[in-house]
Amino acid sequence: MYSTPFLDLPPLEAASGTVRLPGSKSISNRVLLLAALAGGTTTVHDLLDSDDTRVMLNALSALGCRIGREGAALRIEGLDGQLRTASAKLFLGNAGTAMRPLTAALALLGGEFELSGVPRMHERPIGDLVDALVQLGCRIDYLGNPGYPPLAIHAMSLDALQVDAPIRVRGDVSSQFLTALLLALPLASASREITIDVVGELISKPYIEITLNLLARFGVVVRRQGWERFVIPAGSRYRSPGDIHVEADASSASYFIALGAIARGDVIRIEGVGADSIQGDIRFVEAARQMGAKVESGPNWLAVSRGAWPLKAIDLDANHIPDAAMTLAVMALYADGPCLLRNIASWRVKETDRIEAMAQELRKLGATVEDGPDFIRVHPLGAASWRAATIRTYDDHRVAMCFSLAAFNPAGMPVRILDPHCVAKTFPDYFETLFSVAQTADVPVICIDGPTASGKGTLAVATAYQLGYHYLDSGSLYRVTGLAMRRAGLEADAAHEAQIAELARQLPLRFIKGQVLLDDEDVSDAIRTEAAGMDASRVSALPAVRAALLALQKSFRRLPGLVADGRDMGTVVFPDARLKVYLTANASQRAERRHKQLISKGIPATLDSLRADLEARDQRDSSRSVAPLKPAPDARLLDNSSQSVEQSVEQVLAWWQEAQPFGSA
Ligand SMILES: O=C(O)C1=C[C@@H](OP(=O)(O)O)[C@@H](O)[C@H](O)C1
Ligand SMILES: C=C(OP(=O)(O)O)C(=O)O
Repeated sequence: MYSTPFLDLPPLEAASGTVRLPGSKSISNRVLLLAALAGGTTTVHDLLDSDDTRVMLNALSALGCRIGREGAALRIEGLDGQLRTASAKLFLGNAGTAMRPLTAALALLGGEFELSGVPRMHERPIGDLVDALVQLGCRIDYLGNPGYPPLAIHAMSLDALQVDAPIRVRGDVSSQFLTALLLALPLASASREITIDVVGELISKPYIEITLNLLARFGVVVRRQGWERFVIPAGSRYRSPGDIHVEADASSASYFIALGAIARGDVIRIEGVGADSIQGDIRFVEAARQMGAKVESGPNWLAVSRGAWPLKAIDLDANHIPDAAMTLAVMALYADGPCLLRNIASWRVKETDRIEAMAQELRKLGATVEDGPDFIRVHPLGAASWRAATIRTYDDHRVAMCFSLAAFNPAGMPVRILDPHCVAKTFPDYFETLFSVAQTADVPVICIDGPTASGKGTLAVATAYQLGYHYLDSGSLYRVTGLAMRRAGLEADAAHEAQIAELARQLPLRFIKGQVLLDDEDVSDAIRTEAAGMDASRVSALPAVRAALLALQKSFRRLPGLVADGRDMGTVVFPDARLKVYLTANASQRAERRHKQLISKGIPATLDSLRADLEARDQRDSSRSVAPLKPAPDARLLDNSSQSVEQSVEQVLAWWQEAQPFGSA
């Protein structure tokens, strides 16, 4: 997951490979609530692990529900309609699938509860659901603005519920109000049939099908008359199905279906969701096909590749796929004419006003966009019209995810996504998954070269962290090779050069969270001694070893980018890097830093000898015949003798910004 302030996507060219997607949010949160309400224990497999499911799980725990792990699965002991807690304050983030269903369930279960969320949740309507519950006799107060969370739910007895007449609920703002009643009312239907009538045209109908499907899995079969009337039979009672599997999220699949349709390359194979899905968003496949995508499917997989190009324009009533349709709005940029998405008024009351947000951000890319109360029309962009843009994401996971597709533009423009962390609502590893299948010839690299103890490592790690880039500590490659050499009983001389090179070629090396792992052993300290430094310097002078390590170093250049520190990153390993920094500090400063570092680790050292060693090493490094230590001709020189780490990082980031074409947010 990226928690950086922004994530820069370089221009992407092609995509191919297989992705396994996380579980469906809509199924996960319904299953969690149903398992908690039911009698018996439910083992949930492949549950989504994200912000939305976490708030639901926390709420259920706070209500006294016992939840535990069973391997990779989650075991939930159902409450069988009996709360173990009479009062609780529940924070539900921005999860509509937690806020709405829990409101209805808790209003019926009896107890004093406060339900709140993030500020945007307090702008998302819930009045139609509260009206329906109040009609039943439930007692609910608005703690902020009438019609919106936060809510106070008061205790009442199930026997006092007025369910003789049909319960009326509006269905034209959100289908989640009807879903909430359908999930809660079986708690009150042991001895009587309960009828729910929908007032107004029901939107997002396929989500009701998910609800009915899962109700049936938990033993409650609801009769549906059109989309206007739903009847919960008398004697209905939740029973755990035992084990239940959550299919992958069909809305999340939309980004990868679109990717297959847009990007050059082989097939994108999506695993975990397919033709047998119970999620309405699987019908995004129809829209993608209409636009020209080639899609094959099996029961739980999809395989997508580019068909018609440019994509074909569409005019679509997207009411049945409100979430996935946002992806179509970005695909429209690659179409052969304007695309119209109609009947999407609900976009305005979701994570943000999505019609407004999509229109604003698409315009930043250069597109002409028309929008109205319930539609958006997006005109395609010719190769010359694309602009590099900084995309605001409005704390809306779908804005972040669908705009990543703009990085495939034919103009080769990068795209900056602000607050990439917002994808955590439903797909925390979205960008990692995208990068696992996306390809580009030009992964950005920042090189930070310089003499020993100049602070390159600290600067490079901090820069990589700020940008969400990978990090290569090339100096440690030599140090690890030196260590491996010592452990193998070899000497750093010409006689052993071939053997050491062979060792280097096969180094089982990983950098994880500031640690250097050799074959899973943390060798971070072992390679930081002065002796190991000397060995590193010696092995790095052996040409065959340098050649062996070159390929290994290049392999660190992966999306979304790399910060590499060393001595020859800009001159030899990544000569095409867009930013090269040559970092120096005077020898006495460097000796002092190294002294502090060693003393803090309990390693004895004297300033004078350190300084003498540094000077000797500088001399050896800059006079060696292969890749001597010197700034690349196009490197920026940074002397950090009198700078704090923060100042150096700021300087490097400022240079990096200068190299980027993004406009302001
Ligand atoms: O019931 C559900 O799981 C959902 C219903 C839809 O909301 P609306 O019914 O408000 O359109 C959808 O947008 C949301 O992401 C999930
Ligand atoms: C509308 C969405 O979420 P919620 O479940 O909070 O309504 C969504 O995920 O696009």
